[in-house]
Amino acid sequence: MAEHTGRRCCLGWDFSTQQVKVVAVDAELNVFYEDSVHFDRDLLEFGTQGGVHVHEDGLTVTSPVLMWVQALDIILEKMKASGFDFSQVLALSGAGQQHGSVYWKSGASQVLASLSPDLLLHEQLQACFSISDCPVWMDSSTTAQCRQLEATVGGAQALSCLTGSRAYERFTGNQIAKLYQQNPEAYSHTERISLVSSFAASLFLGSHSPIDYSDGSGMNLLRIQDKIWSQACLGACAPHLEEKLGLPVPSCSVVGAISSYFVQRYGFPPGCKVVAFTGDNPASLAGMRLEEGDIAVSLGTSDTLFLWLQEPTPTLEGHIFCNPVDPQHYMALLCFKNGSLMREKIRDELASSSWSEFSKALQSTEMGNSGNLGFYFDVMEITPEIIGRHRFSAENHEVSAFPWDVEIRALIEGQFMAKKIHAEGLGYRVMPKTKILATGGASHNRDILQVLADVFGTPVYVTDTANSACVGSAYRAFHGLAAGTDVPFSEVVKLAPNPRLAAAPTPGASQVYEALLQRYAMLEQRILTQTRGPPE
Ligand SMILES: Nc1ncnc2c1ncn2[C@@H]1O[C@H](COP(=O)(O)OP(=O)(O)O)[C@@H](O)[C@H]1O
Ligand SMILES: O=C(CO)[C@@H](O)[C@H](O)COP(=O)(O)O
Repeated sequence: MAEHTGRRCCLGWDFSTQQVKVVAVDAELNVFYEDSVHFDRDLLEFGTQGGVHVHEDGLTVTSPVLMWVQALDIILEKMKASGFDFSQVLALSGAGQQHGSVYWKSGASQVLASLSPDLLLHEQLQACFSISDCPVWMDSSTTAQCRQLEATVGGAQALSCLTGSRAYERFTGNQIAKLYQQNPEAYSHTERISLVSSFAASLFLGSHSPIDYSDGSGMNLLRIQDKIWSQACLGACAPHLEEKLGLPVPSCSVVGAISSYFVQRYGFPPGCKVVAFTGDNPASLAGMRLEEGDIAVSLGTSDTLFLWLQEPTPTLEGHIFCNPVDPQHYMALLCFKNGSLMREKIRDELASSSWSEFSKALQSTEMGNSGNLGFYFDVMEITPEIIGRHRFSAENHEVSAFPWDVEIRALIEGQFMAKKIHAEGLGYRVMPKTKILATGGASHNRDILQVLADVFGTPVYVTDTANSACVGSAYRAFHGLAAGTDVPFSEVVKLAPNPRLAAAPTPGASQVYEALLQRYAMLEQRILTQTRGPPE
């Protein structure tokens, strides 16, 4: 018998850019089961790279919706084959890569409600989508729609005050506007638009799941203060949008019981609750049990940096989302598109495709890289909007190449200096008791975390699993079970294992990076001025 038989638990799912992952967490908050399906490796027939298709224009980026459905089938079948005891699952929740959208064709709700347990999900949902390739967060093809949306509500700052962000290309409202303008027929045949998170919840529910406030904040459509759709924004994007989105709900809502499909095919108990799914970054905030004053750095496909906020302070850079675990509060987030895939590219070019070779370069070079600085943005960056590779010598002269080990250190130092500078731009200051909580695939790399600790001058902690979005989803499922009794999230997760120290700042690091950070900020501004003219 498998070791995980008969343990009452909650499941946490993550539909992220490169894979679908799951964890099972027991009542003592121990993770006792983890699994994943990797799109590029395990679903070759979809031909994705890094989980996505980059189109010919270099701006449009999509993922096949049926790939996500099939990944869920595969992972559930793997769990069944391993003897996983689904009858003990009290509740489940999940996360999705943020901003991506799924378009359910008219009639899909009937199909969802009457699935046969004899067939896999992807066999039955083939005809349920009006768009087979979903726009995802890496898309940057909607600049025209962004400008139109900002103009409608009185400018970028006005939109930020309303929805928590100025218009961003990847934000769902702008993606919906583009779809409506370019393919009005598909739009009119769409009965429901989901985020990746609420789409995944819908599969478990057997009906359309509502969008939660926190992931809904990444659409440029939700009024983050009163938590209702902005009629002005909806109207600027597409007609009849409110009915296609449904009403948003608090992130800790129980959205229903699991559908009979899962009861009959896998043996889930009929009372198993589905707690609203949310964005992967909000779910990570829950998984890391982030506290006010801490900084979370997620090193997944994207790099993100996020903070807990009491009050929203929307600006022209970064995003404010509704907080996923406390409806009175908020979170601030910065997203960097050139994260793991950029690191992988440099690793493949210079370190024989090996993370241990990559680490050797970090170990053999000095903090501060003898003054050499680099910017590595093979795709148009979000924070800041720069493309290309730019290298500078200690004298601020642009140079065309660095030795391989200097290049690797310049990449990692540059990525973390950008995070510190832009976090400070949001008003964030490192305090004596500040700690960084790191998560995501690259947080397995101790040498990368050492650079993070040195650049920020702050200790870096990790949790036992780098899958904090999954773990956070399982914690949120427990919270959803208890929330009827108004228990705060912190109470529900108080037994969870504490994060452990992974890297402490090297003595002398602050002095080295103080001057370098100023140069990095100055050079970033120089590149921006060269590419788009002086600031207004
Ligand atoms: N030892 C390592 N050092 C650096 N990066 C790593 C290491 N192991 C995995 N990664 C990176 O982690 C990334 C995947 O992170 P993950 O958080 O699982 O992504 P996502 O949730 O977006 O699918 C990979 O693209 C890979 O580059
Ligand atoms: O666009 C954002 C956040 O605004 C990204 O962080 C996506 O949410 C993708 O997440 P990962 O798959 O990289 O975790």
